[in-house]
Amino acid sequence: MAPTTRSTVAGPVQSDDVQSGRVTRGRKTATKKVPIEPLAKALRLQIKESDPELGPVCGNPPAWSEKRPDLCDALPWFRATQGGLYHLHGFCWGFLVDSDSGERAYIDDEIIITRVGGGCTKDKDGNLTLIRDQDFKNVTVKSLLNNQQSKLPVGLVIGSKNKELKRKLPHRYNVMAYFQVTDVWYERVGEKTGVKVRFEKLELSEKSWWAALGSPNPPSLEERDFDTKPESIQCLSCHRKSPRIYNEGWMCLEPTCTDFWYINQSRPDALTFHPDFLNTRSRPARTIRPHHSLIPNLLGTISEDDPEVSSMRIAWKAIVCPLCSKCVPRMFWRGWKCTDDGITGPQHQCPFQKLFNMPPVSIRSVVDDFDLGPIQRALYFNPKMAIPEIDDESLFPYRKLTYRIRGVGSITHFVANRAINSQYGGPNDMFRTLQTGDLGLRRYRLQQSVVAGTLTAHFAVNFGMPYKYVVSVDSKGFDEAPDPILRALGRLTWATEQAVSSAGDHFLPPNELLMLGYFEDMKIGFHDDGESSLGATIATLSLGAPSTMSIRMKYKYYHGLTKVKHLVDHDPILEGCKHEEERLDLKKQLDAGKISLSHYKERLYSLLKIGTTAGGEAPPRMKLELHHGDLVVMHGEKLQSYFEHSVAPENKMRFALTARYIKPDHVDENELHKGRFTLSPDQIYNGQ
Ligand SMILES: O=C(O)CCC(=O)C(=O)O
Ligand SMILES: [Fe+2]
Repeated sequence: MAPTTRSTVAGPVQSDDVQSGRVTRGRKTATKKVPIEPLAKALRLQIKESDPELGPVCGNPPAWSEKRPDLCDALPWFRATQGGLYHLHGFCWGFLVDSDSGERAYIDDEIIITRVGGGCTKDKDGNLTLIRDQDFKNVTVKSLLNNQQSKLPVGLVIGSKNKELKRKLPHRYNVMAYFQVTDVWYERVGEKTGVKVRFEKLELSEKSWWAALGSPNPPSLEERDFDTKPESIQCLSCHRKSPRIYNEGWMCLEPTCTDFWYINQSRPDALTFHPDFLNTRSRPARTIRPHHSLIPNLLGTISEDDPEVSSMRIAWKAIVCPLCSKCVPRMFWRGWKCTDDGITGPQHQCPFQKLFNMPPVSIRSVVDDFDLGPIQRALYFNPKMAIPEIDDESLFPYRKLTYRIRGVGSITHFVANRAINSQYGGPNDMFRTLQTGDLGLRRYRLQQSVVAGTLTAHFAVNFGMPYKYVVSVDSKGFDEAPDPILRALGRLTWATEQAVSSAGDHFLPPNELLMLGYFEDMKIGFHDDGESSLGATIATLSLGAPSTMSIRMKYKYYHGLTKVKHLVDHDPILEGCKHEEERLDLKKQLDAGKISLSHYKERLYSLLKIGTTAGGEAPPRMKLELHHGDLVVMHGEKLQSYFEHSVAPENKMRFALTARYIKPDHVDENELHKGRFTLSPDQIYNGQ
């Protein structure tokens, strides 16, 4: 027999069957009944305010993490890096029980009762307060109702900020088990209507790891009472049935009913859960099964010798360590290492690692052209974007395209071709040899990100002078750099010189090289390379899969306002910015002394504020198609101050080698030697 499911939330996903709340006081069997959670204990848990001595749990979670992004990367059923509930395609797949479980939240070894997110805001003390009524139209509520109706279990995770369990949790995030949704109902919360959910552990024959250390084992399935159910009573006003959930009395739980949330015509004060409601257990049914494994066995599906799989999207997901159950992200080019994640610290000494052999991916497998590249690339320019000056003569066999942004800087694209790429030691050779050695490529955690601990979606390694880009990367001296890195440096030095001298500026040879590596679906998001320690010129060599580089104006220069709606100091009023003409006109009036500074600011503010009501990011000004062997030079400090760029490869396996000049006075004296190098004659490049 399938367990009885109950729901008192009205809505389209509710059929009469599931909302009936039948009291199935069926035939009593002769087996001994063991109370699952004695009432006294249940009540004690509800009333105890704070317990300084948190007791230990009896076991270990089957997966855990100190960082949310690692957890979500490892579990297909909990991919939401924010919020408590992960839903997709109308179902809830994973649920986090952490600090904000709401009033009357309840946890024991098998039952969890918690509020459902949404419609809340944080008050001045950081507590969540409901500001909107919740109903079945809320996607999170709807998804839980769908789970209940479809009998789809939900994976639960408990966070160490949870206050109800009152046990010391081993990690920040701890996977609990699969649970079924048995009840979803409405409560009155202040002046609003909120939604509560009751989860019941699916596998009742196993002791929960979060049970108290030394606590008795749960009763066996044969000994259990599957007959206790809360009483179900029909409302005299709305004729709907609601279960008796609370000790203090029965209430109609239909929020549209005039009797909703009244016990004998009065609003209840303090409420506690009725033991029948807490002690109800669903009879196990073999048809109630989760979609995913609670702990995926990704490693079991991957061979370290498979040349195809090592750089596929699935192979840069996090794994669950088979030794210690930690969620381990793919931090390293060659694979996973359980220690050295930049978080767990020296006390975490798990020796587990899984490294791919990584035979090199051929250029054939990442480039779609019949010929592995054209004789001379034909170029089409989208008229909506900036159109470059084309120079096919001066740097033949390259085509040199220059995009100039007046008063800002220039971007020079050196377009390679088949002949350039197949030269000895050229891009084809570099692409292969860069894959064979372990250059120390790894992913780093972003220093600033919406979700703490987020990793870059690309691998990085730095050679030469130390340089901080979106993250801080250790630098290896050029004396440790392998031949293809120095060859790349030779090409980048040449390209930098060409671009800088045609702009009529002083050339400074690069002394630092950042190499990025991209697997399938990796990218670098919008950023600038405009640190004070950097010179004004940045050159990049692309190898492997083609990619698109997008360049756009930064938000604040495009809108003239920051995201928190402050006027930009010294607005450069760039070509193509929003309200360009009006902004220029106001500036002209200010410069001519026709309006005062405060009047200027006032008028500017009202102009821009209206304009930014739907203020998204600036559209891309340029899109450059970067192919294997191409070089790009960005020149001009203001280009980095006012614009930002992103690069998205189209296929697996791409490298970007970016060389810059780091001002030596910004580098620690002990590290200056790292930037010194001498190229051998065949590492020096002259464009031929
Ligand atoms: O992948 C690329 O081509 C760009 C790399 C980049 O923007 C950087 O290293 O700062
Ligand atoms: Fe960059």
